[in-house]
Amino acid sequence: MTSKQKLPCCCKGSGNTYKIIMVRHGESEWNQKNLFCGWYNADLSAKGVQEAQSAGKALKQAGHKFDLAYTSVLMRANKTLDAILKELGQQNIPIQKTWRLNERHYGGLTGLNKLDTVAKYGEEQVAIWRRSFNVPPPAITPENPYYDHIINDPIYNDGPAKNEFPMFESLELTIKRTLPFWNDVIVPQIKTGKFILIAAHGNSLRGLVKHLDNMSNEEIMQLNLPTGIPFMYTLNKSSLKPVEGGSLQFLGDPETVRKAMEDVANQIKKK
Ligand SMILES: O=C(O)[C@@H](COP(=O)(O)O)OP(=O)(O)O
Repeated sequence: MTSKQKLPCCCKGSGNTYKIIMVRHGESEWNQKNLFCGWYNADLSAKGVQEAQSAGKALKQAGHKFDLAYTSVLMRANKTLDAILKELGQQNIPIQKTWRLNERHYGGLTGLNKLDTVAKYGEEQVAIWRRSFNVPPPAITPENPYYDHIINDPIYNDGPAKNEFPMFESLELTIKRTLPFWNDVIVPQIKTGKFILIAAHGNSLRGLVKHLDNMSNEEIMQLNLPTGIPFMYTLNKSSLKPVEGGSLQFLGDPETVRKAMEDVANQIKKK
């Protein structure tokens, strides 16, 4: 996205609506290498840093001023949020980090190249692992080179507890730990009129989108979120559900967004 593109106008919401903006982090080093990442704490790639800065510039151009931000405990989302707030000159707003907004845990696929995985298990199986609602990937085992690193990472010192630490997650399981945070923490803040930015991940955000838009288990399979392109929801104040036209309003040129979504879907297709 360039700072010249037309963006929806700024406002926290008005009258009968609230607004909230979400963004998937900029491209990570593991996205760039086409590796399943999940709970591994990969850094942003140089392109990802640029995407985050561009997102910040676009939000600034649209005049958005946030009161509060939420992010996961993973640095790709944290650094994206920091870059956006820096562009906005809003580094002083409160930020809450939670493992509940983490990417889904990719289990035994963590660290595998997506195309190598297709070569081994077939495209249909990999598509099911990536996008089905309730079929989880295989569990991560101690033989996985990233097992120890993930389970002992100090970013998880504040949770989840060792006895509930996931070894894999489907989208359904991801939603089961993300939605309570949305309902119990984020929604009460939205209701006080705070304008919120969430910087998170492809699948933790797909879970929120599924909930907000009442998408079926089949419909959500088709949604691929691009890196570093913010999107806004305009919510009805009483239902906290999107008003007509208020879903998934990307702050970017529609053709660029369409192409970026297609590229995510095509990560398991041979070039
Ligand atoms: O874990 C990962 O590899 C990607 C998503 O991969 P797909 O589900 O799109 O394969 O998560 P993110 O880059 O948003 O943190």
